[in-house]
Amino acid sequence: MLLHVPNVLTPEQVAQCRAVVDAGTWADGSATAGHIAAQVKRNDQLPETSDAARQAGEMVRRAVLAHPLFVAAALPHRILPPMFNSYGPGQHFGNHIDNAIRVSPIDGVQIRTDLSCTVFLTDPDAYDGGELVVEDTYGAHGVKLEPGDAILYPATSLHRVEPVTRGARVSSFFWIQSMIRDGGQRGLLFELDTAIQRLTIADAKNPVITDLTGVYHNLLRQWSEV
Ligand SMILES: O=C(O)CCC(=O)C(=O)O
Ligand SMILES: [Fe+2]
Repeated sequence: MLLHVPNVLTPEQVAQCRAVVDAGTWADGSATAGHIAAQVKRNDQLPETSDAARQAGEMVRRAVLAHPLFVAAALPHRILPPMFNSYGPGQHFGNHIDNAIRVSPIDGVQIRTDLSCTVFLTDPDAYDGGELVVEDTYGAHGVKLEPGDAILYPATSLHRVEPVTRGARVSSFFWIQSMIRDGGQRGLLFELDTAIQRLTIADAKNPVITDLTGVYHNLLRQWSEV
């Protein structure tokens, strides 16, 4: 599932994040790619253990974990510390699939990458190109969002960042290990959760809400790994 998560960061938080990352020391992004992806990766990144990445990454981590839509869709178990990339004119990241297992630079814990997330930190008018293109069975989807908005997509997907031809695209990106490994099961839980939320808004006293919420939790109990 490809999900647009709006307003992960407020405009003030985007400005704060940008102030921190723009003042950081950027490095060649190919250092953190697997050797296949490194051949098609041309960007800059903040080193993941730099003060700037840690400070801004913590803001992003807190914001996504406080966002009900993100939590409902991702059902996060572990999150890798958010990283930051920048694509200027001529830079791009060709087609690739992200590594399945990554090691947290904070505590060395191995994290299975079930979901990938990009939080956009640049006004779309400030750059040309730079779409994140995610392929699924319905075709290729180009994504370019307002600053503060995020896209959540299965880490199993083939994806790329199109070349930037003007300006610079700065974003945060990170991976999530979900409590629900299987994307189909995770999608069903998200649909059930969304339906329960809609019923609650339409008819808060409906006793069926209790039954459906019970079914949700019992499925979560059966399928989750924590
Ligand atoms: O910048 C993005 O939107 C995605 C970056 C990416 O695909 C990666 O770093 O693996
Ligand atoms: Fe990627």
